[in-house]
Parts: sequence; structure tokens; C-alpha cells
Amino acid sequence: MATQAHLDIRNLTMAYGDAVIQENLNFTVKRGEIFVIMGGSGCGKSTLLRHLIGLMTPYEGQILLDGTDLWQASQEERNQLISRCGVLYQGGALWSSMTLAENLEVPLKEYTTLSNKQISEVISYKLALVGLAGFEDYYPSEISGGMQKRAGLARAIALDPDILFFDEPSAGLDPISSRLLDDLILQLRDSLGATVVIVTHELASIFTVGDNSIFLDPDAKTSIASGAPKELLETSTDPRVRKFLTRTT
Ligand SMILES: Nc1ncnc2c1ncn2[C@@H]1O[C@H](COP(=O)(O)OP(=O)(O)OP(=O)(O)O)[C@@H](O)[C@H]1O
Repeated sequence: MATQAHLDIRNLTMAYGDAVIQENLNFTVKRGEIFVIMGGSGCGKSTLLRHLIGLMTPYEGQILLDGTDLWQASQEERNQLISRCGVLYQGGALWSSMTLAENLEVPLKEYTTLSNKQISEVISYKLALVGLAGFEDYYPSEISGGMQKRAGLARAIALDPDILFFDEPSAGLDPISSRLLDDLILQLRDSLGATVVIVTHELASIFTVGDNSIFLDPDAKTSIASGAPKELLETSTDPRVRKFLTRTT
């Protein structure tokens, strides 16, 4: 059962310069759960993700990863905590001039002391986990968009992260590839026991994978709802949340 807090966000205010994007956010992501950050365009979802992975400093408030405040910790401690995070960015962000194996090799060479033989075994295992066994020597341009996303995911899990972050993972995918990616996210959560945080506005994904969520509003500049997406759909009476969760496009 997911009970222990993996990420704890306390009174977080985020800003670019003095332009406040969201204020006073409070939520907890439990270990092993799939947590969705949702809200309309421009409300600050990607900005929140950047804070959670330590790329941006809070204007106010705290981000606790595994109980440690990221910005009270020493640089070394922070790097150590952040090294336990895997990230899949919007575009998949594979290096186009490298094969899939080489793409995975980069973090493994940089952050582990594994031998070349061990690295090659890890690469084959991670590619197999995302359904790309045997695709080691392909270049990103030689595989479909859905496969590129999965290869990006294999790279995100190369270092066995215990928390995985996704920014709009199904952006640009057709509904079938998008569904396959959702299934894969569920499988990986179960097999790796990882915590997953996803920024998405895809309703199908939100309802398929989300155990818990937060809903950011650009005008209120804070969260206006939180909870299991299916429950929010059944119980929220807020017109902004209802409009978002019942839209047809
Ligand atoms: N580097 C930046 N400097 C200044 N303002 C920024 C910067 N990046 C984003 N913003 C502003 O912050 C707000 C939130 O942007 P963000 O990209 O986090 O929203 P989002 O919810 O992820 O949007 P979308 O769903 O369209 O991707 C927007 O008003 C945006 O214009």
C-alpha cells in the first residue's frame, strides 16, 4: 500500500522574477502512487515539474523529497536526491545522432561504475522492459513516435530511479500509442515500485493512470481541487474542474 510520503510540497509559491505563477501549493505524493498535475494551458504545470526536479528554486515554501528539504540540503545531498529521479521530457529528448543503445549508455557511463559488458546488459534489459528488445542499434529517426517515447522512457529508467517524472508523455501520439504508453507507465510503476508524477491534460491518461491529482488554476493562481481524478469527476461541483474533466476535445 502506498502510504509513505515520497514528495511533500509545503506552502510552495513559484515565480519568474516577481511574476507569481502559483502560490501556496500544498500536497503530498505517496510512495508508489501515480500523481497527476493537471490544469489548463499556461497555469504552471511545467513550472511545478521544474521545481519538483530541483531545476527551479521556490519563491517561497518547501519541497521535501524523501523527507529532506531540497533547498535546505547541501549541494551534495541535493544532487544525491535528484540522482534518484528519472525524467521524461515532452519531446522524448533522445539524441538523434546516437543509436538507442548509445542514448542509454550516456547516463550509465556518467553515473555508474559498471563495466562495458554490464552496461550493455542493463541497456538490453531496459529496452526490453519498454518493449524495444533488439532495437539497440536503431537511430531515433528509424522508429515511430511511440517507440521514441518508449526509448526515452528506457533512458529515464536507466539508473533505476525511485521517482519518475513525465511532462506531457502522450503529446503528439495517436490514441493507440498513447494508450500503450499509459499501460507501460502502469506496468513500470508495478515492476519497479517507482513513484510517478505526470503532467498531462489528456483525459484518457488522467483517468487510466491517476491515483491522485492536483488541479491548478491560472486565474486563482493556486490549486482549486485535488484527489483521485475519478472521484473528482463524480464529486467536484466546481465549474472549472467539471469543464476540464468533461470536455470532449
Ligand atoms: N522562463 C519563463 N520566464 C517567464 N515566464 C515563464 C517562463 N516559462 C513559463 N513562463 C510563464 O509561466 C506561466 C506557466 O507556464 P507553464 O509552461 O509552467 O504552464 P503549463 O501549465 O505547463 O502550460 P502548457 O499546458 O501550455 O504547457 C505561463 O504564463 C508562462 O508564460
